[in-house]
Amino acid sequence: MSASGQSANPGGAESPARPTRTAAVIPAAGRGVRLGPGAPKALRPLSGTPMLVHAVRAMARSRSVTLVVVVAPPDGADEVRRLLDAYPLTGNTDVVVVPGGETRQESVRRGLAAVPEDVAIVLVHDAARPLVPVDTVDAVVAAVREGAPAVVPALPLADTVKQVEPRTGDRAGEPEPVVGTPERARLRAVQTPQGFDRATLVAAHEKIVLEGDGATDDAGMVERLGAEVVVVPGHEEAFKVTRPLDLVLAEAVLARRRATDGF
Ligand SMILES: Nc1ccn([C@@H]2O[C@H](COP(=O)(O)OP(=O)(O)OP(=O)(O)O)[C@@H](O)[C@H]2O)c(=O)n1
Ligand SMILES: C[C@](O)(CO)[C@H](O)COP(=O)(O)O
Repeated sequence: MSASGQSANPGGAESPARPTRTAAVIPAAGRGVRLGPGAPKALRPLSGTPMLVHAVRAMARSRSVTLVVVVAPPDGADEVRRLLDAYPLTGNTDVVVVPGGETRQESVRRGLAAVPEDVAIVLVHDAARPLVPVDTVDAVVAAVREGAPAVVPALPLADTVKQVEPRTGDRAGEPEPVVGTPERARLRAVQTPQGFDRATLVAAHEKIVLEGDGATDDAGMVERLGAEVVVVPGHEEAFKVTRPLDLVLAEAVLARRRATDGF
């Protein structure tokens, strides 16, 4: 992997009139508290290979993506650089590493600042979603290329969702009153990579920082900008490794891929 951030293929796989150089920002600076004690989540092995390496490969597998910006833990950029150097990519995708921040939002903002000006399309992809199939990545990129300023892959929900009034303070731990049941058919569980027209994503992050606000996903910031966000079909294998059981599922998916696809 080159540390230059410059690509031999600046236009990506195709050369349409509209500029489409595409980069992926991978926030990987989280601690993984919900996964339990151990190394930072992105560095934990899945089938012997760090989760982050799976995520970088998932982005590089898309022919559109010519640059990956990995956002490392704040004090861990050198270690992450060395780790990635030990797993060179086979194609022409460059990988740069920058230090992250205290929140996912801040980490993405720092990664975005490292994306060169000539990049027109930016994907933001959690290191914690290492198994996203390339077809999902390509579908997101295609929708941005076709003109959508913000695109999210998402799936319908399997569970009914209740809105509750959370208990806090002295009442924490008591049963929570239900205040509503949103119509499930209109809900979607949102995944990554989320894809953006670069200028829209930059403006969304600037606005949210100025307003001192926060959001749990990047498309949510674009919504607050008033720009259109659209959904394309997500994939079950793009699930987020969050809790210990997710590691079991990830290992099972990889074992099945090895048996059926040979990788
Ligand atoms: N300060 C942070 C926090 C999160 N992330 C990244 O954002 C993605 C999604 O976050 P999540 O799954 O919630 O990861 P963690 O914050 O590590 O998990 P937890 O909340 O359990 O600690 C992950 O790839 C994570 O590394 C990041 O780059 N910088
Ligand atoms: C971006 C995200 O993965 C979309 O589902 C999600 O919002 C990240 O949330 P987390 O609480 O940081 O895991």
